[in-house]
Amino acid sequence: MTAEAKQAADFRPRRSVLYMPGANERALEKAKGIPADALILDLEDAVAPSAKESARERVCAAVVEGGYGQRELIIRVNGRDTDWHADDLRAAAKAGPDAILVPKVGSADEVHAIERDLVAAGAPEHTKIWAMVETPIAMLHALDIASASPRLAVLIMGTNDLAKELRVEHVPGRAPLLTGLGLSLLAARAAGKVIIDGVYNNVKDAEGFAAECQQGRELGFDGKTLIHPGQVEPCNTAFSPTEAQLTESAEIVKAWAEAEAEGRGVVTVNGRMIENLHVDNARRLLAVGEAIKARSAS
Ligand SMILES: CC(C)(COP(=O)(O)OP(=O)(O)OC[C@H]1O[C@@H](n2cnc3c(N)ncnc32)[C@H](O)[C@@H]1OP(=O)(O)O)[C@@H](O)C(=O)NCCC(=O)NCCSC(=O)C[C@H](O)C(=O)O
Ligand SMILES: [Mg+2]
Repeated sequence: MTAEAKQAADFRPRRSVLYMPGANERALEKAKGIPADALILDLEDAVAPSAKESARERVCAAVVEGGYGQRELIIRVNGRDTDWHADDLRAAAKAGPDAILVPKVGSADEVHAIERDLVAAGAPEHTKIWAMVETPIAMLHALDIASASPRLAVLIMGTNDLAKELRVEHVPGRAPLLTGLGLSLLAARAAGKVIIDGVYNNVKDAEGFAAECQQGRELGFDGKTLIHPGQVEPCNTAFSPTEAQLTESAEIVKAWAEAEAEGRGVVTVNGRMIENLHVDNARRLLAVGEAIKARSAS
């Protein structure tokens, strides 16, 4: 992989990851014009049992046909404990999306089994595994799951299932879910993986949604999963570095280069102490900003 390709892969924007019901042909078409970074074409919760087979065909055909531009395409298959899973996985592997998302992954062994099944189904190498972490056992095995395979690229929080399993309520600030969110984040970062926050169910509550995006960003998530096109733009804004952050990051990198040239290991910018670690973070923010700019220009 060239240095440019590695940089593009490392900083690929995944701010907004929109679920779309796989049975909804109109939504699949509409998504070609929605500015989401990634689209999850869903065969699981958003599809009624009677529509599972037709949704599978429709989603796989949409992936093969393409037309989604830079948007990453992910197929969410039904869980491993369902009768649809094996057929979903085989069909999705053949369609070759950017990733296959598997619900309710609870152990490293499951990741290994998914990987074996993908290889057996002839999935192309570019098709990664994304895992939903949404059960108490997944929270407790999060590091094993995140580090099970280099093919596993992204963890997705399933906060509805997690809330159900924990028997907790959805409340502003998400206090009952913070332990699970934190464990999953720690695991993803320790394993060097991307992690995306769960969905906000009330599509009419813009204020509550904005607050939850801000919380997700502050906690360290790379982006948020979404259920409605109206959530995409505010989410992109929430998970993009601000102009002020980019300006300050550039100042930090410049001040650091000057300090290094003078043999100093510490410097201040806007009154704050800057050390090597702050410079690393400033460089990361600038790279994220560049990747977003490149995405907007394409
Ligand atoms: C939530 C919805 C059911 C709301 O639907 P509706 O009231 O019909 O929305 P609108 O009338 O405002 O829709 C306006 C237009 O936008 C299109 N649309 C709506 N949603 C999507 C979408 N997700 N992707 C693409 N396009 C979408 C409509 O078709 C309208 O188009 P037009 O007719 O041309 O005007 C609905 O938004 C919806 O179904 N959302 C997705 C639900 C879903 O995927 N759920 C499963 C994933 S969430 C999950 O599983 C969580 C996780 O596992 C966990 O445990 O937490
Ligand atoms: Mg779920």
